[in-house]
Formats: sequence, structure tokens, C-alpha cells
Amino acid sequence: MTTVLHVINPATGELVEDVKINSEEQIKAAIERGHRSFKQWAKINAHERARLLKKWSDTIQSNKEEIARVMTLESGKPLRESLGEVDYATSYIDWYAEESKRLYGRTIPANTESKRIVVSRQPVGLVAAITPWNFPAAMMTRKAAPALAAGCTFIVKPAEDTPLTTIKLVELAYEAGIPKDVMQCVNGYGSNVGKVFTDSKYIRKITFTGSTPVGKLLIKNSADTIKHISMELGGHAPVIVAEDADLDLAVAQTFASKFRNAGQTCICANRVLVHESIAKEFAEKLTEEVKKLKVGNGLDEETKVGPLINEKGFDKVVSHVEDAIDKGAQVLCGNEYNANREKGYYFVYPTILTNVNTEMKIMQEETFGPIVPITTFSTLEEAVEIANSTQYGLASYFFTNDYRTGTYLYEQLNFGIVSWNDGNPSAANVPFGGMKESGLGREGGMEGIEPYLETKYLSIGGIPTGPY
Ligand SMILES: NC(=O)C1=CN([C@@H]2O[C@H](COP(=O)(O)OP(=O)(O)OC[C@H]3O[C@@H](n4cnc5c(N)ncnc54)[C@H](OP(=O)(O)O)[C@@H]3O)[C@@H](O)[C@H]2O)C=CC1
Ligand SMILES: O=C(O)CCCC(=O)O
Repeated sequence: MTTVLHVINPATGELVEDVKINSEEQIKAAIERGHRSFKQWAKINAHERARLLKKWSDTIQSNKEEIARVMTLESGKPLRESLGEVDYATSYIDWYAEESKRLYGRTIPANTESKRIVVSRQPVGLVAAITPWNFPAAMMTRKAAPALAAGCTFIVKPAEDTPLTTIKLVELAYEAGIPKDVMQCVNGYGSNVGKVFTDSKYIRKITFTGSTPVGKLLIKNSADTIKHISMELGGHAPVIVAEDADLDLAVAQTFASKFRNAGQTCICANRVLVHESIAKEFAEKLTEEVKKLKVGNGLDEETKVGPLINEKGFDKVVSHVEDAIDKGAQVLCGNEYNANREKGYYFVYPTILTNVNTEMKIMQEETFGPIVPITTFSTLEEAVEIANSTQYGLASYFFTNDYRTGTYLYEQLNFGIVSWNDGNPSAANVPFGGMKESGLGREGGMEGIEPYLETKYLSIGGIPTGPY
């Protein structure tokens, strides 16, 4: 039985570092420490918690280049994107440092003169987070920051492919003065650590970003101890380009959405629906841009698209492309690979497919790769029907300059995120999250701290109603 995780650079297949796997006993001991430290941490006043979070954010920023380099080495994303992710990660810490000071309660007018009613918020307790490999920094901080801001203690298990960024972020939290038992990191295989987390009575909340099947399992396994849960799961984002859309804007924003992190994001454009009158022009313009993308090692400054994370991800992407071609799709560019199973690297060249239909896997499942399937529609009703015909409900995009079309699409699309003429809706100040099988709860914005809080009310009776 192996005792380490081999962290592999997906651009070269070379070992970056070995990370020790924590034993079940070590994880349970970490959980107990997190539980014990909760009382103390919850008591610290909100301004002090905010100060420590701000210091953590500043400490991360002071180490930005080093963190970004580690992120690129373990995840393969282009260095410029890793640098951007460090900023994105600290934006959540900064946001929740401020929000911690605004966890207001309220009073309720009582139904008798002899009573007073006060409502307050308190932290849920020890929070366990399981994070994915596609955003190793931001997915951790957008869970850790609201947890700590609310007064919860926190324990995280990063993805086995990308533990190094998280380990570094936790070290920097200690450097910033956050107590060791308040934020902890444990490493191991998802199924093992996940079970220890869900079985523990000390963990009061599980927060997860990853695939829908694992999310469902965590929900089921959390039932025995009735944990709070937040689930940010898979997506299958439609892009609708209406007849009157600004075509250049639609092309540029679809491009931006699709190729971030080589298409390995849960909100990236997964199927593109273009009005039949402009589909040819849209596809040609997009192909022209896509052909310019340089695929390569993320450390190379020219690289715009890095490798896929691993063999499993590569196999899924290739199977979607092959299935589409078998069923009649045409390739406008791409459908080329530079992969070596023995050496362990998997590059997929950005691919555009047309003549796509809803029978193809690529139109039904999350692809997580740099592939753009384009299909056409003739009426908006038809576009909405295709867009909504999925079990997912995370992000959706549309392009139109007509406010009536925009209002109609916003109201009809069953997605937690609806993005109008905008390919990048992510930000720390907005409620990110999905409907249907894309998840439960929201991360970011004022909504993102709610899942870390319990509501408690105090009913005071016996208050004299006459002269005192
Ligand atoms: N919403 C999103 O942002 C993401 C969506 N996905 C989707 O999922 C697909 C598969 O990616 P994959 O990496 O396998 O996703 P997973 O859901 O398997 O991995 C995400 C996290 O969950 C952990 N995990 C895995 N199995 C369990 C388990 N039984 N109990 C508890 N935790 C577990 C993983 O740990 P470990 O790494 O040790 O397995 C990792 O930390 C992708 O192609 C994509 O479609 C993937 C990642 C992020
Ligand atoms: O893909 C994901 O799981 C993370 C969402 C990225 C974002 O916040 O934009």
C-alpha cells in the first residue's frame, strides 16, 4: 500500500513531489483538534478574525509568483492563468474578511408585551472541505474564507493531483497568525478521506467542489450525522447566440469562456447554439481565433492551452469527440492530440465541431476539455428547450443586443448563473452555484457565508409590563 501521493506535472509526466498520505488515525486526530479549537475560535471577535484573514491574503500575495509556479507545475494551467487564480483566490479572502463584520442579527416584535425576541447567527462548527484539481487555490479559499469569517474551524482535503498549492496556502495561513488547529490540511485518496469526514460526528458541515456522482455520495453519507452541505458540482453550460447578437463580442466571449484552463472548468461553454442565419459566420470567426492558440507547457510564456489533468480526463474528452464524429459531426479545426500514456502527459488541441446534434454525448455530458460543439436553432423557444434539457443547471450564456430577447432568456434558462454578453461571470462578490444536479448552496457574495451559519433565537419572557 502506497504511503505517498505522486504529484505529477501533467505537461511532462515528471514527478514534481511526493506528498505523504495521512493515515485514518491522523485524520481523526486532526478532526478532533479542529473540533476542540472551535470554541476558542468562535469566541474571537469578528474584527480580529477579519484582521487575520486580511493578513493571510496579504501573505499569499507576497508569495504570488511561487504559488502560481507550483500551481502550474501540478495542474498544467498556463502561468498567466495561475497568477490570475492567485488574485481570484485572495479576492474571496478579502471579501469574507469584510463580511465577517456584517453578520447581523435582528429583533422580532413579540406577540405579547412581556416578551422580547432576538435572532442571532452562530458558526456551524468544524467544516470539512474537499476541493478539485482545476482551481487548487480559489476553490480552497472560497470555502476556507467564509468558514473562518463565520467563526468555524476548517479542514481541507485537496485533490490528489494538486495538493501542493493547498499545502502552501495553509502554511501561509499559519505564517499570517491563523492558529494551526483552526485551519488544517490532510492528504489522501478522496474515497478514504471522504468517508472519515462524513462518518465524523465532529464535522458539522461538508463543502465540496467536484463531480456530481461524488457530490451525491457525500450527500448520502452525510445523512447519518445530518451535516450541513454545500455542493458545487458539474455543469454543461449552453451558449445561445441570438440572431441579433454582436457577433465579434459573442465569438470573443465564447472563446474566453471555453479555453480558460483548457476547458476544464465547470462553468465553461460546453455546447454552443447559434441562430441558423449566422452560424456559418460565427464558426468561421471562432475557428480563426482558435487556430492561433498555442498549446504547450504552462511554464512557456506563449502557451495559452495547457495539458489535460490526467488520463481519465483525456479519455473522456477523446470519447466525446470520437462519438460526435461517428455520429456525423464535422471538424473545423483540432481533433489532434499530443499524448503519451507511458510518459503521462495529455495535450488536446482546441477543436471545433459543427453539424452537431443532441444525440451526441458531447451535447449531453460535461466534457471538461477544449472542444467546442456548435449546433443551430431557428427559434428562441427551441434554443431554450435544448439548453434546459440537461440534469445540470450551473452556468449559461447568451448573446443578444435586444432587451426583450435578453429578458426572455434570463427568465427561461434554468441555471444558477445566467451570463448576458459576458463570458466571465465569476467574482468573489457574486453568488456562484447551480440548480438541479449542479449542486446545492452558493459560494461568494453575501450568500456564500450563510451556509456556515446557524440561526438561533432567544425568547425572553417575564418582562414587567407595568411601572418598574
Ligand atoms: N465542478 C467542478 O469544478 C469539477 C467537476 N469535475 C467533473 O468531474 C469529472 C471527473 O473529475 P474527477 O477529478 O474524477 O472529480 P472528482 O469529483 O472525483 O474529484 C474532486 C474531488 O473529490 C475527491 N473525491 C473523489 N472521490 C471521492 C469520494 N468517494 N469521496 C470523497 N471525495 C472524493 C477527489 O479526491 P481525489 O483527487 O483523491 O480523487 C477530489 O478532491 C471531470 O471530468 C469533470 O467533469 C471535476 C473537478 C471539478
Ligand atoms: O470549475 C470550477 O469548479 C470552479 C469554478 C471556476 C470559477 O469560479 O469560475
